[in-house]
Amino acid sequence: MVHYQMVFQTWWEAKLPSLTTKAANNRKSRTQPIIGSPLFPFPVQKYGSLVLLQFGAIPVLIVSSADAAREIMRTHDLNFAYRHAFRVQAKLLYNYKDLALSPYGEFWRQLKSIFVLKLLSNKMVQSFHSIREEETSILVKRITDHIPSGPVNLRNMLPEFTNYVVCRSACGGNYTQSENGKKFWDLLKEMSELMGAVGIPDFYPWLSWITRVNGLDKRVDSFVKRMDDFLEGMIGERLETRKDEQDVGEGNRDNFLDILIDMYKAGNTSGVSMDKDGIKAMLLNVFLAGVDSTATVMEWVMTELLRHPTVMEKLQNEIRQIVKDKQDVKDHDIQKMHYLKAVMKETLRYHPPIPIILRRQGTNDVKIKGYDVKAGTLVMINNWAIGRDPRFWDEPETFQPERFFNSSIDFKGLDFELIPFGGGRRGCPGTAFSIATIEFVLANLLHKFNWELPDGAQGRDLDMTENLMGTLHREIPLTVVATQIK
Ligand code: HEM
Repeated sequence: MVHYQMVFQTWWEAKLPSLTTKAANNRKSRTQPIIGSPLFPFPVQKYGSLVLLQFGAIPVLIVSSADAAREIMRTHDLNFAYRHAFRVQAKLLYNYKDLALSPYGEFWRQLKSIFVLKLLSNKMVQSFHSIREEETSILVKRITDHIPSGPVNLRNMLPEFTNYVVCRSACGGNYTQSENGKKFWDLLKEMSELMGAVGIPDFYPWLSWITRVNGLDKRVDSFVKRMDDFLEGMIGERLETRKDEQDVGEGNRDNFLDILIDMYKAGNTSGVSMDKDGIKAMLLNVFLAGVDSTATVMEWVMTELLRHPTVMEKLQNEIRQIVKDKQDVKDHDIQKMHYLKAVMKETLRYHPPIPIILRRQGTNDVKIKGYDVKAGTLVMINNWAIGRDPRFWDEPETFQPERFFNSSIDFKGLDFELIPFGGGRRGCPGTAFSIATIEFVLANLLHKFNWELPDGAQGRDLDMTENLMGTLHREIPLTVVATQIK
């Protein structure tokens, strides 16, 4: 029986958001797992899997069970296909010209089909294998060069790696290690911080003067101008130097920017109205959604492998048996690595980088699990709690990749017990891209190096505190000792 509690609280009365959770550390002492989430510490056992809060003017429904998520993302998917955008986010993303924030409708459908069919199609993801290979070699070299000077800080290296992979796929080769690349990276980091700015006017629109007085509006406006100047320069330069589509051949573009510029130049004849702001918003979507989330998963996988040496050994054995005496792991080797795939699923279950998925209900009132939910309700799907729900997962607090053997459960958005990439119409279009990147680099890192914690520390001593800053990552960066395999 699902309990449905009406908890009316004002925004500041709610215990929100305690951005850092020490819950993971306390877990050891618990006999009964308590499911809350880093953002919403409402144990399911106490409050039920549907909790309704009132944040100022906005009713907010927190959903913490696979059953209810299924009703939202499948049964009523059309009604919940709206994304809630906070004011700062909308400003930063060209007022809904991007895919992630654009309201559900014809324009969103066009953008989604560009993402799914053109930018991130399976063919495109495969075609990026040379980027994955080259950037992985650079990362391996950086780690190798670093070995004599001591432990490696993966928090520094992994996001830089994913940024380069995303950057080359999105913009072509010029924006990685160059001066412009560095400038873009700094701008993106600043933007990620600003994306988390949720102000009182988001919940109390009549208090919109507050962000004028406290300087937030000014900071955001100045940032928007700097980012826009940068992107304008990038597009202008590409327009001058690029070859026309007929010269490279239709379908032969190797990066998102050129594909988007082709659409912009084709005008409405391509069936999509893409203007320059649309190009910029789409590019920003790719960076904001793709870089940090992908690096966060890699850091969690390495953390869990260090905490579970037998899992690490089993995975390294699998990789080394498949690769044999070849120098490098290749894309086609990955398909044979079943244990690696189980480790990926288990990590995404236990550490979803986006622990809360934001949706907004459309114009109809609906019933979820028999309870009335009013039009316009902001829905937060508590993906983190769903992945640890003891009603579905045996020993949910144990990291156990073997649970996925002989199980058809996958993270592609059809099994609502495991939704790190969301599901339904608004599900993540970057799943294949990020999985291909993570599996490839991990297989190589585990093939080429052995890994330990510094100073003889044991995996069980690792501090597992989580911190939500854009994505849910380790509070303390993971520092490791790498030893190269001869
Ligand atoms: C491990 C990596 C990633 C994770 C965990 C992740 C997770 C998610 C989640 C949970 C959503 C919301 C889905 C929903 O509402 O049902 C989402 C949406 C989205 N993701 Fe990802 N993502 C990842 C990588 C990427 C990458 C690499 C890209 C692009 C290159 C990307 C682009 C997007 C976009 C554009 C949306 C909005 C889709 C829409 O509103 O229709 N993501 N992602």
